[in-house]
Amino acid sequence: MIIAVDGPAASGKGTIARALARHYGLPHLDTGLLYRAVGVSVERAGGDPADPADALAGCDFDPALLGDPALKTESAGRAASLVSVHPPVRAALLDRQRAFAGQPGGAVLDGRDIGTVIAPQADAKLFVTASSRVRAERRFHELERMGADVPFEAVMADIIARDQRDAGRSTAPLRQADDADLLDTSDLGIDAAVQRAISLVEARTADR
Ligand SMILES: Nc1ncnc2c1ncn2[C@@H]1O[C@H](COP(=O)(O)OP(=O)(O)OP(=O)(O)O)[C@@H](O)[C@H]1O
Ligand SMILES: Nc1ccn([C@@H]2O[C@H](COP(=O)(O)O)[C@@H](O)[C@H]2O)c(=O)n1
Repeated sequence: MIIAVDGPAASGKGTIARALARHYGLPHLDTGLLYRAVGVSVERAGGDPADPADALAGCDFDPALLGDPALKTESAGRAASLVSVHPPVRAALLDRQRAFAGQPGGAVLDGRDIGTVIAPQADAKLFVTASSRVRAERRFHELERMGADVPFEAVMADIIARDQRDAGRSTAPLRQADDADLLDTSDLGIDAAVQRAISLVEARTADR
């Protein structure tokens, strides 16, 4: 079974994808980490994530980078969203994601274009969202827990800028697939959101 989980930044899609993977005993891939690794690798090489050639060179990153805590920072997220607009970067990361989705038994992948581009054949697709204020609050508290001192207004501005860039790009923009179920977590705690996600997957896969 392939489960595609898409949605905007800090909507809770990673939390839900990990919980679904545990529930169904499937491997999970956070595809945002791949774009974050490209962005960080460009910046560490002194390049500009907005430059197409620099961004493409960053796709040749050391796989060990995927475990680097630096990928979790807001600046890595921003660099990821800058490199991700370049079609050659998306093409360079495509096979790896499709191979993960296509492994025997299936997988859970979360990102922005899983249900639309990476695995349009997925058995269940969730589009996880929440209001921009709720998402900014979640990200703000997450950063606080990590010890980062970032003003709430800056976090909110970053969420809005990321939404606009991710939804506005011409290749594989963030959007709900036509056959995806919408899951708005604005008023749901983690446990309730996960339960709702499992119910939606069950409803989609009941007759398979
Ligand atoms: N339903 C929820 N209620 C409250 N907090 C939540 C909920 N879902 C997730 N969170 C918290 O919000 C933060 C962001 O969640 P998560 O990392 O799952 O989002 P995401 O959409 O994968 O983010 P990104 O793709 O931008 O990395 C985390 O601190 C997580 O624990
Ligand atoms: N399938 C994807 C996943 C991510 N991106 C881009 O990477 C940025 C960081 O993603 P997070 O999920 O870790 O927040 C994101 O803002 C996107 O620009 C993508 O394009 N496609």
